[in-house]
Amino acid sequence: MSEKKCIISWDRLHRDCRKLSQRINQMDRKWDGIIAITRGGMIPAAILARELGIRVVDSISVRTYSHQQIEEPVILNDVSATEDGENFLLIDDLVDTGVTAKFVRQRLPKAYFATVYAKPEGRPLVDTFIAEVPQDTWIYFPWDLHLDYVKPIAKEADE
Ligand SMILES: O=P(O)(O)OC[C@H]1O[C@H](OP(=O)(O)OP(=O)(O)O)[C@H](O)[C@@H]1O
Ligand SMILES: Nc1nc2[nH]cnc2c(=O)[nH]1
Ligand SMILES: [Mg+2]
Repeated sequence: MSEKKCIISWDRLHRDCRKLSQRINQMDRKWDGIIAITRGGMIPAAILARELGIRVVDSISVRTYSHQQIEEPVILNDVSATEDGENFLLIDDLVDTGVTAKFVRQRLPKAYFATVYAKPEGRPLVDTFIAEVPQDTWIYFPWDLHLDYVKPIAKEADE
């Protein structure tokens, strides 16, 4: 389990997904649809679909982690909108070791693969991403979190 944390708020996630949309829009390509890698890719894919005006949204369900422990990736539900991913955007929230990315790329070799965040090990496996996060840091997404009380920094401060 990573010790360092990178906390992503809804606001930041939305901003970074818009940045990703902007970059993809500038490619001036015609996309036949978006494929989200569930579950993490679903919210980024929804934001990209809205920004880019893409209405065909499919998913591939892959599980690689269980309680922050990496396992052998398994397809739980396959994509149906495309055979090889040609002219499709493939979206995930992040790439870490690259195990999921490598596995999904074998299934959809022609897709354009974009993630919002990337750690150094997985970075070479994506076509584009928005922000790099250190390898020893665990990214917490807004759907993993809730607002809570924090103690004041100074011991004497009122609580
Ligand atoms: O580069 P890797 O080391 O393979 O890690 C990246 C993958 O891990 C997380 O998914 P996870 O398997 O936890 O499933 P989830 O999306 O359903 O949360 C994340 O959403 C990526 O898909
Ligand atoms: N939420 C989350 N899932 C992951 N799967 C692999 N690495 C990560 C990470 O840093 N955060
Ligand atoms: Mg995932």
